[in-house]
Amino acid sequence: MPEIVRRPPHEIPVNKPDLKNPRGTLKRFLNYLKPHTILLIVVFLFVVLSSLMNVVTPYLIGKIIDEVFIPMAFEKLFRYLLILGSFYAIISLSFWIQGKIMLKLSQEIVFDLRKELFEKLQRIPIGFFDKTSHGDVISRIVNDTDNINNVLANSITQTFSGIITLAGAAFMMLKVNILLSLVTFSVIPLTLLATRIISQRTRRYFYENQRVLGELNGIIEEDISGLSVIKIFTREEKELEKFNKSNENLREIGVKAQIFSGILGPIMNMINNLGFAMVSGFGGWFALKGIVTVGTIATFIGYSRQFTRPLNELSNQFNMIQMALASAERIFEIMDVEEENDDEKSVIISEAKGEIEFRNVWFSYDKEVPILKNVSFHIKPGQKVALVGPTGSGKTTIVNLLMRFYDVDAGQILIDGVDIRKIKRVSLRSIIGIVLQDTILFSKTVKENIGYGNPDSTDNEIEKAAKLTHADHFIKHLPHGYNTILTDNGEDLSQGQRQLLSITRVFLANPKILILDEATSNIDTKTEKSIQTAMWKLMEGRTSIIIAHRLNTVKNADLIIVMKGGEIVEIGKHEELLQSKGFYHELFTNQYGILLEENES
Ligand SMILES: Nc1ncnc2c1ncn2[C@@H]1O[C@H](COP(=O)(O)OP(=O)(O)OP(=O)(O)O)[C@@H](O)[C@H]1O
Repeated sequence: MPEIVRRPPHEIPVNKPDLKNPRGTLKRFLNYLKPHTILLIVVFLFVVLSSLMNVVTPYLIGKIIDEVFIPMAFEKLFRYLLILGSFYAIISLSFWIQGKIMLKLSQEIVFDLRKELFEKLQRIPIGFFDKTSHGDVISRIVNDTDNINNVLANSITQTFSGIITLAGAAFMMLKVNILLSLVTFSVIPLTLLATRIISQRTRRYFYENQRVLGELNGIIEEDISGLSVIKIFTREEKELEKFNKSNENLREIGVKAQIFSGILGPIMNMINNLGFAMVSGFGGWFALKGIVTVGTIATFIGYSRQFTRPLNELSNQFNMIQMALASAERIFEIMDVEEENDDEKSVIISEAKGEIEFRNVWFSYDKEVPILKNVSFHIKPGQKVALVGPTGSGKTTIVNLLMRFYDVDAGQILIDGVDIRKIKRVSLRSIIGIVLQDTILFSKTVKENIGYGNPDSTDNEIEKAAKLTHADHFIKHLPHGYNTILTDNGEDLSQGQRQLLSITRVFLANPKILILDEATSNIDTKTEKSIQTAMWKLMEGRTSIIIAHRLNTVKNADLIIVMKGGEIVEIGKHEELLQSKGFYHELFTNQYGILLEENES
C-alpha cells in the first residue's frame, strides 16, 4: 500500500513553506490565470467597488447623525437611508458576484492543473517513483491543488479588499479628522503585537497538531493493512499502546491549538473595544471642546472596526498565499520531470518475430552500484526461456530493461535485431505481454479487466479467451459473472483467480513476447494446475521468458539462464546444467532438493 504523505487541510501548513523560487513560481502560475484575464479584471473592479463603498459607509453614518439627528432635520433622513441602503445592497451584491466568479474560476484552474498533472504522470518514467513515494505524488495531485483552489477562491479577493479597505479607511479618517485618526491609529501596534504573538503560537501548535495527526493516520493505515500480521504475531497490545500514545499526544496538542486559536478573537475584541473607548472618550472630549462633531465620533467608531479586521487578516492571507505558492512549486516539480520521449527516428514494429538479444548489458538503478554486469544472451523466436537465480540476482531487472522502464547504461538490447531504443515505446510494449506475480486488477468489471489491453474486444472474444485459460469456470460463479465489479485490486478474489484473470488479459492482448513471473506463494493444487495449464497454453507460439520457481517450468524450458549477483553464470538446458554440477545444480539441490529427488524417483 503506498505511503500517503499527509499534508494538512488548506488552512494549516505542517511545515512552514520553504519556497525555492517564489518569483519564478508566481510568474509561472500567473500563466494559468492568463486565459481568465477578463474575468479577473471584472472581479478586481467589483472588489475595488465594494471595498471603497464599504469605506464610505462610516462617513455616511457620521453625516446622517450630524445633518439629520443633531439638527432634527428628519426630512433628509429618507434620502440618506436610501443612499446607505443602496450602498449596503451594492456591496452585498458585489461580494456575491466576485465570490461566485472566483469560485468558478478557481475550480476551472484547479481542474486544468489536476488534468495536466495526471496526464504528465502517464508520461513519467517508472524510475521517478523509485525516488518519490506514491503518497507524495498523490498528495501533490490532491492536497496541493486543493491549497491552490482555496487561495484562489478566497485569499486573493480578501487580500485585495483588505489592502484597499486599510488604505481607504486611513485616507478617509485623515481627511475627516487628523486628531481622532491618531487616536484610532494608536491601537495599531497593540493589534499587530497581539496578532503576531498569538498567531505564531497558534501556528506552531497547529503544525504540531498536523504532524501528530499524520503520525496517527500512519499508525492506523499500517495497522489496517498489516492486520493479519499483527494478529499472527499477537502484537495487538503493543499496537494499541502505540496508538494510545499517539492519540493522547494528539488530544493534548489539539486542546492547546484550539485554546490558543480561540484566544485571538476575544483579545482582538478587547483591543477593538479599547479603540472604541478611546475614540469615544477622546471624541467626546473633542466634541465638548467643539473640535469634532458627534457624527465624526460615530464615523471613527465605524473606521476603527474596519481598520483592525484587515490588519488581523492580512498576515493570515499572506501565509495562505505563501502556502499556495509552495504547493504550486511542488506541482511544477512534477510537471518538470523529464518525460519518456521516443527518439524521432524510432520505428514501429508491426509484425514482430519475437527474437530477443541482450548484448553486453550493464545497468544500475542509481548509476553507482552495477546491478547487471555484462549480461549477454540470445533467445530465438518462439523459445521458452527460464530465468533462474537467487533473490536479488537481477531477474526482474532484466524484465524492466526489456520493457524500457529503464535504459541500459552500456550495451544493447535488441528485438528482431533492432535496438529497443530505436523502437517506439508504445510499439515495444505492445509486442510484450507480462503476467506478474503481484497481479494488478482495476475496480472495473471482470470483462473490462480482461479486455484492458484490448478495449475493442467483443464479449465473445473475452469469453473465448477465458475459456482457453479455464478462468471461465470461476468467473461464471461470480455474483454477476463477467459483469461483476472487482474491488480494491480484486481483493474479493483468490490469488489464483486473480492470476488466471491476468493471464487471460494477456492472452487476449495476444503479444508476440511473453514474460511470466511464476507465483511462489501457496495456491491450492487445483488452481495451480489451472494456472500452469493456462500459462503453457499462453506460451504456445510466443517467445517466452519465465521467471521460474517451479520444477516443471525449468525442466520443460528450451533454455535456462542462470543469474547470480547480476551476472549470467550458466546457460543451457536442464539436464546439461545439472550434469555440469555448477551453480544451477547447487541452486537446485538447495532449493528443490526434495522435489528433484521425488521427481527423479
Ligand atoms: N527500483 C530499484 N531501485 C534501486 N535498486 C533496485 C530497484 N529494484 C531492484 N533493485 C536492486 O537490484 C537488485 C536486483 O533486483 P531484482 O529485483 O532484479 O532481483 P530478482 O532476481 O528479480 O529478485 P527476486 O527473485 O527476489 O524477485 C537487488 O539488489 C535490488 O535491491
